[in-house]
This record gives sequence, C-alpha cells and structure tokens, in this order.
Amino acid sequence: MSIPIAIARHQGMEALELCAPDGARATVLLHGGHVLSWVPTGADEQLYVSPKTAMASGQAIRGGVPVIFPQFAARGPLQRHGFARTKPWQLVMAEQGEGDALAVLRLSDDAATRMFWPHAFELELSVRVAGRDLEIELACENKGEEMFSFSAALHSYLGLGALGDASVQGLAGLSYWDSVDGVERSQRTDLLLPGSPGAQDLDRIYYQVKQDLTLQELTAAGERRVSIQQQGFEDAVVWNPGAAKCAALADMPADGYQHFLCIEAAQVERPVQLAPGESWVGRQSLSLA
Ligand SMILES: O=P(O)(O)OC[C@H]1O[C@@H](O)[C@H](O)[C@@H](O)[C@@H]1O
Repeated sequence: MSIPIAIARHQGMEALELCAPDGARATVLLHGGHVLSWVPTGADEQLYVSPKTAMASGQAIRGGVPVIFPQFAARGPLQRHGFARTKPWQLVMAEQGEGDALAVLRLSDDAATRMFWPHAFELELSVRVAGRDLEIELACENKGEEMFSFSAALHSYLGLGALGDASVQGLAGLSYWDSVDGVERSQRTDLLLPGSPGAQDLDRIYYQVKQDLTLQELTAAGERRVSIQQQGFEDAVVWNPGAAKCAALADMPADGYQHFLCIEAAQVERPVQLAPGESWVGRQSLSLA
C-alpha cells in the first residue's frame, strides 16, 4: 500500500519530505525541482548545502542537486546553467511505497521561458529514495512543432568532511575538457585527488562516461564510498572551486570548498536534439556502500 506525501514547508519553501519505510529520507523542493537533502538508511546527510545559500524564489540554491536545463554554464545566451533551477515546478505525485519513497515533479514552458528560449517542452523529474540509494531521473519531451536542442545536468554537491581526504575513482582513460584553462586533456591515473596539496580549482567535463565512478573519503569512522552511476547522460562534470574562486562566491563561506565535490551527470559536449514529440531521459544513481 502506498501513502501519499503532502507538500510541507522546509526553510520557508514548499517541499516534499520523502521518507521510505526503511528510514531513508530525501527533501525535494518545488523551487527548481531541487533535491536539498539525502539521508540514506543508518547514515548521515550526504549532500552539501552552503550555509550562505539564497533560499528564495527566482534564485539559485548553492548545494543539493540543482537541475541544469536547457543550457550548461555560460555555453549559450541564457542565464548561467539555464532557467530550470530557478523556476517553480509542479507536483505530479509523491508517495511512500512499500520499499521506497518517490516524488515526480514537472516543469513546462511558459511565457517567461519562451521569451528567452522559444520552445514548447515538458520536463519531468523523478526522485526515488530507498535504503542506501538515491535515484534522480530527468526526462524532457518536445511538445512543440519544431526540433530543439538542449544541454542538461544533475549538479550533485556531494558533502565532505575535508576535501583533502577525498578521491574519485573510475575516470582513467577518459578525455575531458578542462574548463579552468580551456584545453582538452586525457585522464591517465585512475585516482583523482581533488584536494591534493597545491591543488587549485577543478572544473572538468569528462566525455562519454560509461563506467561507474566512486567517491571515496577517509573519515574518522573509516572509509565512506558513494558510487555514482549515470544513464542517458554522456558526460560527467567534476567541479570544486578551490580557495580563491570560493572566496569570490557570495553564497558560500570562505572554507566552503573544503566540504563538497560536485560530481554531475551531464549532457554538455553533444547537446540533445529532440524532434517534435520525441523524449530523452537521463538518470544519476547514488549509492552509499
Ligand atoms: O555558480 P554556478 O552558476 O552555480 O556554477 C557553478 C559551477 O558549475 C559547474 O557545473 C561548472 O562546471 C562550473 O564552471 C561552475 O562554476
């Protein structure tokens, strides 16, 4: 039997507090279709949210999982990372099932989106939490009469005790665009150490990511491993602003960069082309070992 979940309030915003029967929890805001919190069964919070983030309509939230659509970063004429993360989404359904909790949200074009991006679209975001897993799925349908293309990402901010204790596994052999110095490179080592001594900001778009990635962190309690799988999305973005760029972010404390690494499922290098009536689906699945 499933139990409906009603819209609640979280830090003044409309939110869905998903809670699976096994205790796994996630908070999803209608603002931006934004996953703000993920607490697996028997574990602590896994996502970072900046204590200085804006929490207001029309503004981007620094942390959690922003939905990036239809433009990635400044790669186009729209506002950075597109408009989906700052729009109010509609609730389609939310319920606690027998073994999970699920929410489905929708965002469609309106007069404001058509002013900047003249296309009829429907986005659907599904967030499912159960046990040690969080699955986020983004679907886009072309509801208009002309072809359009878009980029998208699930911009997950994975929380960390200290950046220097973290590493990412699974990137060996991949080509990437280094957005810091604007060069294409290839990853030789399997282990990426984002906080190694002397490390600056890290901002990379890895292409054609088919393998699973693992975020590993050495903690006082031992080792934490979060596996990151993606489907539909071809690229993965790894981002940390480092000390200098973090200091320039008004919505982050000076040491904020120490406490997260973004590992984003993304479609950047080859934007999705959708003919009228066609759909695309991308998914990021996070699993705490
Ligand atoms: O500050 P924003 O718009 O949320 O973007 C944060 C970062 O998002 C990442 O996805 C980009 O690769 C970075 O270049 C960018 O700085």
